[in-house]
Amino acid sequence: MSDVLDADEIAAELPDGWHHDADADEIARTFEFDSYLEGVGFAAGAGGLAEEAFHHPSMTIEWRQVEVRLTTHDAGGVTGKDIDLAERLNELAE
Ligand SMILES: C[C@H](O)[C@H](O)[C@H]1CNC2=NC(N)=NC(=O)C2=N1
Repeated sequence: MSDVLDADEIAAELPDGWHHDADADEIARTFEFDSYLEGVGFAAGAGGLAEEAFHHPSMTIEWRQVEVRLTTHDAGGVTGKDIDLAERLNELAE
């Protein structure tokens, strides 16, 4: 079981571009792209990383942007699993 991080720990570990939605108990980032299909491709790649980690984000694909939201349902809050996947998603988007 992963340990839930408190707000200070989340703030200290948040990868670039991500913010802590304390009300939703999630971390989130909206990735922006030059085209809708680039966003779709990113989401597909993110799905692959999610399956690899067996840790799955919520993703909303919109015009030239994808909002990604992460929390660890099994733990009831944000854990290191969310931070780790967020970092990998940042690398994917580079
Ligand atoms: C049974 C449970 O759903 C699985 O262990 C995995 C699947 N993907 C998951 N994804 C996320 N975001 N949180 C989880 O707790 C989680 N659990």
